[in-house]
Amino acid sequence: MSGGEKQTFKIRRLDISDKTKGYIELLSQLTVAGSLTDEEFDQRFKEITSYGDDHLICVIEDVSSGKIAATGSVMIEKKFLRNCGKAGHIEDVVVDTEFRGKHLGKQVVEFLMEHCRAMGCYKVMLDCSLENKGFYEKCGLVNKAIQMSKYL
Ligand SMILES: CC(=O)SCCNC(=O)CCNC(=O)[C@H](O)C(C)(C)COP(=O)(O)OP(=O)(O)OC[C@H]1O[C@@H](n2cnc3c(N)ncnc32)[C@H](O)[C@@H]1OP(=O)(O)O
Repeated sequence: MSGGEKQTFKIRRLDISDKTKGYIELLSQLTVAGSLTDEEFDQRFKEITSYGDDHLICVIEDVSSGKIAATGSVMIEKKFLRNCGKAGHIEDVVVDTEFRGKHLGKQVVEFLMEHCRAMGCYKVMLDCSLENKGFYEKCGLVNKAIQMSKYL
């Protein structure tokens, strides 16, 4: 971007056309995304879309370049506990290295938490590395437990 040009960012839901805007390359900055074909992407997009508001993927687009600058997702878990309560699980938050430090990560997390609030969730949770603890604290979360996992 040339000097003086103002960056404008737009936050919205993932669109099927975002594969051509660097969405998969952005996910690769988080972990292995794999080399998805267009068919595989379209199929998974349709599957996720069929869950409606129970699975939301949000992106922030840099409007001037048309590049996806940040993303994150949330899944709504429906419980029997807490009088059939709901809980939100935030996953896959990543900001392109070019755009870090501009509060885009925080905007993504706030957007996802607002969705959880609107869906009637009583809590939002996520797993993260110790490195990112400070970031999520800035987003208003607090450390509650340890993560346990097993790769299958
Ligand atoms: C549930 C999950 O998905 S965990 C995976 C998290 N993602 C990754 O690790 C991928 C690689 N990292 C990234 O993509 C980014 O560095 C992110 C998402 C962690 C942060 O995104 P950014 O847009 O750079 O952060 P943002 O600018 O919104 O920071 C918000 C605040 O947190 C602070 N902050 C950002 N990162 C960190 C950190 N690692 N530790 C402590 N504070 C931090 C910022 O200084 C800022 O503070 P301020 O409000 O006082 O100015």
